[in-house]
Amino acid sequence: METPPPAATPLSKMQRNLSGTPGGPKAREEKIRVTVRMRPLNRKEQAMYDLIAWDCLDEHTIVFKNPNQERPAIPYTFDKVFAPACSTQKVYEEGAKDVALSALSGINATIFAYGQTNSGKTFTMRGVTESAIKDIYEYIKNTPERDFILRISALEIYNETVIDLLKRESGPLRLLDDPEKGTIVEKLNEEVAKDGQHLRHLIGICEAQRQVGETALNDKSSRSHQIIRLTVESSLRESSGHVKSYIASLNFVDLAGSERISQTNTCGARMKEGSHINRSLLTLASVIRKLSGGKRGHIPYRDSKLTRILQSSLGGNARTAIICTISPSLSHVEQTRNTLAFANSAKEVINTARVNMVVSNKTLVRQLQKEIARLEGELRSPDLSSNSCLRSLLVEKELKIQQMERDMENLRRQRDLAQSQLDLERRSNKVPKGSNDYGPSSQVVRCLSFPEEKESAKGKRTPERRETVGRQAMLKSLLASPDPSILVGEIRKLENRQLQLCEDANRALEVLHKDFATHKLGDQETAETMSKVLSEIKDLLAASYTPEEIVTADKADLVEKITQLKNQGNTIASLERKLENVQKSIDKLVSAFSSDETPENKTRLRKKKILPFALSNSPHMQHIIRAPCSPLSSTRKTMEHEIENRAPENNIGVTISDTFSKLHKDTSRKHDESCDSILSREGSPATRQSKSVSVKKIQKMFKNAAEENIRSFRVYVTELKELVAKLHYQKQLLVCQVLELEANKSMNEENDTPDRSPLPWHILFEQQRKQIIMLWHLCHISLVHRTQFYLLLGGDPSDQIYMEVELRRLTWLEQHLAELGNASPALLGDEPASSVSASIRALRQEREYLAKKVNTKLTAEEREVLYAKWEVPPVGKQRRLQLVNKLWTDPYNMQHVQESAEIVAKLIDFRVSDENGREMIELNFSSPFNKKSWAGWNFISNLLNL
Ligand SMILES: Nc1ncnc2c1ncn2[C@@H]1O[C@H](COP(=O)(O)OP(=O)(O)OP(=O)(O)O)[C@@H](O)[C@H]1O
Repeated sequence: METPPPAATPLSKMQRNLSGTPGGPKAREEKIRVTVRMRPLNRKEQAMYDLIAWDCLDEHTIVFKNPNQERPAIPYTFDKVFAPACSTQKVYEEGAKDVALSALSGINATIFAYGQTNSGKTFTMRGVTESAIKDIYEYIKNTPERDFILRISALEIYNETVIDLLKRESGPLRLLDDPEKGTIVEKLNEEVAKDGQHLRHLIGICEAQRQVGETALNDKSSRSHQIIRLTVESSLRESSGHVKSYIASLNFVDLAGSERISQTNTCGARMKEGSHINRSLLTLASVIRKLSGGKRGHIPYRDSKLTRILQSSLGGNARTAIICTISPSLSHVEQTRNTLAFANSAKEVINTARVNMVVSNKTLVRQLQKEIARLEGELRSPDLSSNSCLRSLLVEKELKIQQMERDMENLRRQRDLAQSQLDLERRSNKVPKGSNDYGPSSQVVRCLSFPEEKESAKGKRTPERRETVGRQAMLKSLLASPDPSILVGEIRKLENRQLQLCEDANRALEVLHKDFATHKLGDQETAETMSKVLSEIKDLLAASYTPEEIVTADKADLVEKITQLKNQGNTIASLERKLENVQKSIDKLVSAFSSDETPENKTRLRKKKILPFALSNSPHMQHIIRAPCSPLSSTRKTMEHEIENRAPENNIGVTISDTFSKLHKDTSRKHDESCDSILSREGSPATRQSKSVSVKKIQKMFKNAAEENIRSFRVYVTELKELVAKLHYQKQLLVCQVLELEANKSMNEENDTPDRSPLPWHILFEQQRKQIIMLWHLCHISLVHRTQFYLLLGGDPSDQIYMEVELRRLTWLEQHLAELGNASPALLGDEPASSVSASIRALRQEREYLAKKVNTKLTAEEREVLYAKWEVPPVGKQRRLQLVNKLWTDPYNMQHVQESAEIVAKLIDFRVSDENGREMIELNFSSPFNKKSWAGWNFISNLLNL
């Protein structure tokens, strides 16, 4: 690419190339070019015998002529100083030409004139624009290998209103912020210039349209800031085989002049114009001052339309030249000093000019092909020093591939083993010939098997975790095994755990119930709910208790077992519903407590204060104080005893009881201490006043303790719910396995063909999707990820690979989290494993984030419909968060899932687009609305080495 002819003057004092993208445009830092032009004394000034107050010492320096000669004046230096005799052509050549012609090589450029009114800005800018147009067309003529398109637009800023100078009838125009282009003027008319003459004609129109008025200083004073913008687009002709196209804007800015009302003798409209002009010039000066100070704090670009529009030219990516025009006269010396001070600041401002290159797709492909060829060449090259990094990467990848091959081999061996076991079984059961040659369904094994890489972590296992790991190893071998009797045994164990869980829940509820009954907490309805739930759980316990052991696993047994399991699923679901009810009751209680500060309550409290003795002497006092402090006093011992005697294999039960007991202990300790101190104070001789205060404190403490109990129970109920969900999921997987084996068996009996036909895709898709949804829930996966995945993958055959990958990742992750300390936060004790807690935290943050979006993304009407549908109370705090907290919480309910996904999609502006959606799922695990990745899912991707 040829560059425009260089300017005759040297470039600004400081220039530095910045490295750009390889093969891409370079960025260059350079200071704004600042020149000063002094006009001759005009007729009026001459007539008044005004004196010339400034001396141009040389081409770069100007100094105030000091008539007193007491102190030498400080000279000002600039890129150029043009004395009154200098022609405008010289000013252009040496002050603006190279900046103007940058636009031809794709760099945005701005030339503007700054100075007091009547100092010669318009006079100078007209000449500069004319010369630049001449040069541009000259350049176009001398560059036949390129095609050029020139477009022109023009605006004025008059009294802070933007007007289109080519289409005045459009009225005031708005400024918009574009993330790529910066500030743009909405609906600004743009005309293509056919040639130089046409362009000059259009500029003539703009000038004629501009606001001009008469002041004492200037007959034709510009009352607005004018910006003429030429957009130059150029590309090499097809035949040349070159690749680049450029696009750049060249702005000619003629500012209105700063003025002193005393000197311009303005009033009325002129005065108003003057104040607008001065205000925007003040903002321009303050932007320049801040930029020149090198401080990158707040730059007040937005304080005026002028600075907003010129933002990219002031410390941005354009090349900029400022011509400061001054009057030589002594009567304007203060104004000239201001202009020179502005010029002094402006010369320190640094821009980072960039080439705006437009590359066509065809060109891009060609460039990429070249880049690939170059990289391939580097790889082949024996010179290790130049590409050692690439080589080591290659070696690393190769090692990974080898490891994966070994893993595959291992899996193949496992499959063969399973197959031979199945053969053995078939032979022993005398299965007819031609039966299924395969082991357990590949998709079930795939869902339930574990990657080999976990082997490496085995050495680090602690004795406490040995049992969990042992169980998982057992489960692993079990899943590879086709023997249904083992599966049934495993299911039996799950049932036992479920039973224990029910017992735990029952005990907790009893305690809660007692507390509520004893201290009359909550309303009648809550008390009824509690006793109802209690009796239902008792029924549940009785119903699920099946004493006899299943030892055989023949077909009849299996069918019966599966039916039983399905029923169990229902009971689990009903247990969940009941827990949900308990949760609701607790929520009600909490809200009742939090609204305790009602005026009525306050009055009640006041009344109580009047009768302190009656209350403190009450026989229930001790009980009232102690009860909230030790909610489990009646049942705690029994529970502890039971926990101690429980079989060690029941780790889930132990952990839950531990948590529960711990919760209780913490509460108990804290409040026992406070209560003791209060009681001792009660016993000491005290005034009526102090007793009244104590009672108030006791009441407050009682309330706090009760609230804490309720909170503890709420946590506990949540934990129970999670555990139930987890057990249910494990059971589902096992049921799946059993069903699969069963189906295989019956198929083998009926069918003599050796080939096993796979499940139709739509059925398999539904199954996999359900599993994925459950795993998302268990692993606390980001709601945005769930939504995108759910909405993007609708069951198309091409979705298969994404489903499999997701399922595999999540299965592995779930197991990994379980190994770390179980996926449920309830089971983690005081210090949850960082991965789990990070995921939960991230999910909570994500919900908070989404809640903030509710008001902006949904109309008031839509919100109200949703609040009603999702049972968010009409009055209450944080309704948005309440709504979002209900989304994606029920992995069993497909309608809930669908509706949750739709709401989240709306909140994040997500629309299903086939073009890049899948890549997003495949490659992007960070939240699209936040560049900071989610701790939870990001951690997951780290775990998976993605
Ligand atoms: N270098 C110069 N040589 C000769 N005449 C000049 C020169 N500069 C300006 N003038 C004359 O001075 C007068 C004022 O110039 P001009 O209108 O360009 O000032 P301005 O700074 O644009 O004023 P305003 O801010 O009020 O619009 C004009 O008559 C113009 O012809």
